Amino acid sequence: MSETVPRSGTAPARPSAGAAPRRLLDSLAPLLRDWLPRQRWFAGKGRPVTGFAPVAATELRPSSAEPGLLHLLVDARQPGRDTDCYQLLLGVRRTLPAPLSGALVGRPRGGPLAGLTVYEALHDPLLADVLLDLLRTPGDLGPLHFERPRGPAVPGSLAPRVLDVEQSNSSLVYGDAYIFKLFRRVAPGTHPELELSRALARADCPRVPTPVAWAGARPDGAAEPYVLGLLQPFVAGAADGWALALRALSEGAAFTREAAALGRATAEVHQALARALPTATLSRTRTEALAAAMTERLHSTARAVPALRPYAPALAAAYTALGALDDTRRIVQRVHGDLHLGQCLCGADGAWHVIDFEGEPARPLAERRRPHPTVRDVAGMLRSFEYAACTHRAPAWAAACRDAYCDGYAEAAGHDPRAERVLLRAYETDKAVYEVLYEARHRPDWLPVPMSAIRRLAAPR
Ligand SMILES: Nc1ncnc2c1ncn2[C@@H]1O[C@H](COP(=O)(O)OP(=O)(O)O)[C@@H](O)[C@H]1O
Ligand SMILES: O=P(O)(O)O[C@H]1O[C@H](CO)[C@@H](O[C@H]2O[C@H](CO)[C@@H](O)[C@H](O)[C@H]2O)[C@H](O)[C@H]1O
Repeated sequence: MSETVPRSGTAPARPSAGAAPRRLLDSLAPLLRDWLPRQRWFAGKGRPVTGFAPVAATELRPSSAEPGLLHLLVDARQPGRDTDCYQLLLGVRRTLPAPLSGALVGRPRGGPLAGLTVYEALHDPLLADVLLDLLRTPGDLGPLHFERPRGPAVPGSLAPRVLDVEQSNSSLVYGDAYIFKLFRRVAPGTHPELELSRALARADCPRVPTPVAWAGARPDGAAEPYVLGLLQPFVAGAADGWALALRALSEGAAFTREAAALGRATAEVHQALARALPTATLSRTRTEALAAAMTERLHSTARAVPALRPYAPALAAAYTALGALDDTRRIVQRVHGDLHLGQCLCGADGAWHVIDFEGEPARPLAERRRPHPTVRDVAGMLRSFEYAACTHRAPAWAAACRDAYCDGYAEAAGHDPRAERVLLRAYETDKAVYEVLYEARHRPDWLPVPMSAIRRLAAPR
């Protein structure tokens, strides 16, 4: 466990050594037990939190300041689940101003924070400003680390606002110029979002916003540093592909022009990733391992979601076919890993940008960093067109978008993903299975959406 030390550089707020982390967490635990599971980004929904352990605690502004700012990395224990480490940024005030009432975490009854009000710091413009200043100034702060690559300076005092969207993490927009993404469930190791967006910048890929600063931590005893968040340019005036697709559907309009452009953008990102990072061939061993991993995910999901069980044997056929592929000329490379319409932003100039390279958030970092055939991302997008169409019962709309997307991809990549029939079917099935679990955990009302794909994919052919 680390205490804070003075930060090198010109830190705006000089932190003091805080209360002992264990005592701090003990006083917060009764509040967190209730508050944490209610957060959209909480990964262990449906199971109680039975205990907390501090990983790191850093007082970025002392609790005696009005407001104080506390950074916590906390292990949350839940029965039947591996321990998850969450990142919390907590404000501390004597009284909470009315505009911040929705950010309340609670009022500790005892310990070092007794009598004070604890709340989500991201909602407090004063504390969001402190965070921006830390990101603008490279240096260490106790276990925390702030880094900025060479490049133009990031201006300070930009008006902050918390992004109010469904997301797996939390994001703060600064003056419509930058966006800071604070990862919520964190783990030691290279983070694919930082790794891939920096690699794409090196490969001169204009499709992906380049990180301008990031935060990390190396708690005592950690084998590797944790990546905690990254600041990148905000694509102002952009609409995401999901919103645009739903709008087209509600207006009875086609979306094939946009789908083809998205296909071209995906291919460009893949080409840049292949330039920037190592590629390999899809050996027989890899193919078999891939099929085995997909099969395992199918069975574990079927155990967790009973609605999937009747379809499991028919779905498994897609993985058997994958395991039997014996052409080893295929390439594997780093891919986006969780590509869907919501990850594609159409800027004011009409150009598509791709964001959120963190992969499927529920999977371990090492697994998310594995190379795959590019068809994996294509399958994700194909599923997304079907998702959108499902909300309007418009299967023909989905089919037209899926074809246009593959046409666009083929035009830019020089090879048609539809030619990889076995791979594409396996990845699409795997994605639909992932979505079944995702929806069962996060949005049970949406479960029928991936289930309709499950029925299609399991149908005899
Ligand atoms: N660079 C950006 N420019 C504009 N909006 C962005 C940018 N990055 C993210 N967003 C917005 O923030 C939302 C959440 O970002 P995302 O990276 O998908 O977070 P999460 O992984 O938590 O779901 C996106 O849906 C998009 O609306
Ligand atoms: O939070 P992330 O954007 O990283 O991704 C997770 O949440 C997504 C939903 O917000 C989820 O995507 C699924 O729903 C989308 C519509 O809301 C749809 O376009 C996608 O095709 C579908 O997979 C994603 O799977 C999950 O990882």
